[in-house]
This record gives sequence, structure tokens and C-alpha cells, in this order.
Amino acid sequence: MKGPINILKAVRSFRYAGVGIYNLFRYENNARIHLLACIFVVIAGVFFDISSAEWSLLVIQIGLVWSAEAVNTAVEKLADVVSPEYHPGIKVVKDTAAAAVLILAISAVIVGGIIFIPKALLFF
Ligand SMILES: Nc1ncnc2c1ncn2[C@@H]1O[C@H](COP(=O)(O)OP(=O)(O)OP(=O)(O)O)[C@@H](O)[C@H]1O
Repeated sequence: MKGPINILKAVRSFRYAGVGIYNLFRYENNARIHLLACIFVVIAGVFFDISSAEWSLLVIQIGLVWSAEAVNTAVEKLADVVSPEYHPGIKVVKDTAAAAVLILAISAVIVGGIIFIPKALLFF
């Protein structure tokens, strides 16, 4: 009998999403670059002893960039199945999905600069 919440189905969905995260960082070059940048940011955050509010902002930025990267990768994979050959419409779709990642990456760099540049200037 189906209850209001199907726990097994939810656990299965988590597992599929986990596989998606693994594939993202295992096979996608850009996702690996973002992971590397994230490791540097965490090291800098610990080094400069940033506040809870600053950590929260960085975690939001990292989550946004990774999520956009995941959606961009999903769009690329879908586009490759739908149209393996060159298609001007697919170019617009892929370029626009990539733009979403770039926009969020730029905002993450700006937030990182606002947090770290004053601390770095004081330190050096
Ligand atoms: N089928 C296609 N039709 C038109 N343009 C395409 C097509 N495939 C790729 N492109 C163009 O090439 C760019 C790169 O696409 P690609 O799918 O290779 O993405 P990528 O960022 O190199 O990711 P990955 O290396 O993970 O596949 C797209 O942004 C788009 O401009």
C-alpha cells in the first residue's frame, strides 16, 4: 500500500542523484576545475579565519556554480542524444546553458574578491 511518503523511493532518488554527482566530477573537466577552485577557497577561508556569514556566502556560491554545472552538463548530454550532428539551434541551447555557469562563476569570483581581498591586503 502506498503511504503519503514513499521512503524507499526517496532513498533511490538520492542514490541516482549521488551517481550524477560522481559522474559530474569523474568525467567533466569544467566540474573538476570548479572542485579545485572550491578546495583553494576552503583553504583560504580556514587560513584567513573568515566568519560564519562569510562561510555561508561562499557555500551558497559554490552550490550555485556546481548546480549550474550539473544542469549545463545534463543539457549538453541531452542535446548530444537529440542532435549528434551540428545544428544551429543546438549551438544556441548549449551556449546559453554554458552562459548560466559563467554568470554564476563570475558572481562567485566577485563574492570571493569582496571577502578575501581586504583580508589579503591587511595580511601582506
Ligand atoms: N551538435 C552541435 N550543434 C551545434 N553546436 C554544437 C554542437 N555540439 C557542440 N556545439 C558547440 O560547441 C560548444 C561546446 O560543446 P560541447 O558539447 O563540446 O561542450 P563542452 O563545454 O566542450 O563540454 P564537454 O567537453 O563536456 O562535452 C557548444 O557550446 C556549442 O557552441
